[in-house]
Parts: sequence; C-alpha cells; structure tokens
Amino acid sequence: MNASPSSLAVRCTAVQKHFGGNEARVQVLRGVEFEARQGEITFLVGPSGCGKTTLISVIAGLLDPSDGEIEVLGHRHGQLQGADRVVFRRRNLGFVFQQYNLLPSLTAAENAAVPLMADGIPRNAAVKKAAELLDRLGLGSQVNAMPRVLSGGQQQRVALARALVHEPALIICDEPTSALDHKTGESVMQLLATAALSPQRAVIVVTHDNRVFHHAHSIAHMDDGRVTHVETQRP
Ligand SMILES: Nc1ncnc2c1ncn2[C@@H]1O[C@H](COP(=O)(O)OP(=O)(O)OP(=O)(O)O)[C@@H](O)[C@H]1O
Repeated sequence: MNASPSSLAVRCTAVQKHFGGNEARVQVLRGVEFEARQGEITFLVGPSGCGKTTLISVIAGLLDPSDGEIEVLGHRHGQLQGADRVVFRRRNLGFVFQQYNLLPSLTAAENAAVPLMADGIPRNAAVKKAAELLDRLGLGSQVNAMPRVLSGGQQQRVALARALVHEPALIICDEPTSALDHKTGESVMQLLATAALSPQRAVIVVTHDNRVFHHAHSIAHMDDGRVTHVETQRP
C-alpha cells in the first residue's frame, strides 16, 4: 500500500518500556517499531504477555515510554503537557479497555455519552447521539439500562459506543470482540471497519480472535516486547 508518510496516524520508533527498578525491573517493550495509517484498521496480535496492552497504553498516553519516539496524529510524545495533553487525548482518542470501565451509576446511553459531555455538549443532545449509536450496535432496547444488568458482551458494546461517539481520529480497542459470539463480534468489527474507512481516522485493534482477522488492512505480530513482522492485506 503506497500511503505517504503524512497518512501515518501513529509511528513508534525504538520504543522501550520497563516497570520497576533494580531487581524488580521488568522490561516489557524492547525496541518496538510500529505504524498505523489513517483510513485503515491495524491489528496487533501476539501471545499473552508479549506487551500488546502496554504498547497501546503508551500510544494512548496512559503510560510514558522509558525510551524511543512516539508520534500520534502529528504530535511527538512529550510535546503536549498537562491540560493540553488531557484535552488532546479526550478529543482525538477513543479507547476500549479490556475491562470496559463503565461507570456503574450511569445508564448505558449516559456512559456512551461521557466523551461528548466532557467536551461541553449539553446532556440531552449528548445522550440522544449516544443512544442512536447504541441502537446501531444492537442495543436500542437497553439505552436506559444500568451496566450491572447488562451481559459482558452488551457492556463491551457500550464501551465501544463510548469510544466512537465523539468521532475521534484514533480509535484503540483492546480485545473488542472477546466477549461476543461470532455474529455480534462480526457486526462490531463491521462498525469499526466503517469508522476506519474515513480517510482521517485510524483504528488499532488488539485481538486474539482470528475469526475477525479478515477485517485488518495490516497485522502487526508482536513477540517478547517487539513487533517481529507485519502482514498487509486487502480486507
Ligand atoms: N504495571 C506493571 N508492572 C509490572 N509488570 C507489568 C505491568 N504491566 C504489565 N506488566 C507485565 O508486562 C508484560 C506484558 O503485559 P501486557 O498486558 O502488555 O501483555 P499483553 O500482550 O497485552 O497480554 P494479554 O494478551 O494477556 O492481555 C506482562 O508480563 C505483565 O505482567
């Protein structure tokens, strides 16, 4: 695929990450080279513990790298500080966590509307837009349900709606189809694929689910803290 460098949403160069120090030091990322392009879905795959969640957390700015360079949507890591960094992340990033992280006291639609309300959109308009998106994800009858009454797969789709609702330029998903049956997993990936078709948007998906590999434009294989090879394909 002959995309120009300007279409890169994410570029990681020689990224290292360790936790702890001295005898407790754990080296998790050992010089990661990784790219994600706009208008594409990039999968990140590899054995449990190889560093996938750590890498996407560093890309999302939730963790600082120990060394190396990370550029996200034209901004180098460290270029934005404090409140600017928080606002940049809030506006431009949608993140689906493995554990969903829904707020227990808000309804499904209110949870999905959080990024809009955080950006100053009035509550009613934000909840209406979130409810429409939940409907497209097959949760139209659950918009007013509390998270505790939803199944794991339903909570996962609310988390996905929360990541998509503010139309961010970079969407990062950690195992978005792991709790879903094949049919629902396929429809969630279809929605992500539609989102990724925007030339201004990139999607990164960490997954073990080889049933959905055909949706990827590019599959980066990780092992022991490095990207070992990248496959490109036409989804
Ligand atoms: N805060 C931390 N402190 C110490 N070690 C950590 C920390 N976070 C992650 N690790 C270690 O880093 C390694 C990589 O973890 P990570 O969650 O990135 O792997 P993964 O490839 O996403 O695994 P999985 O597919 O099982 O989710 C693991 O050995 C983990 O124990």
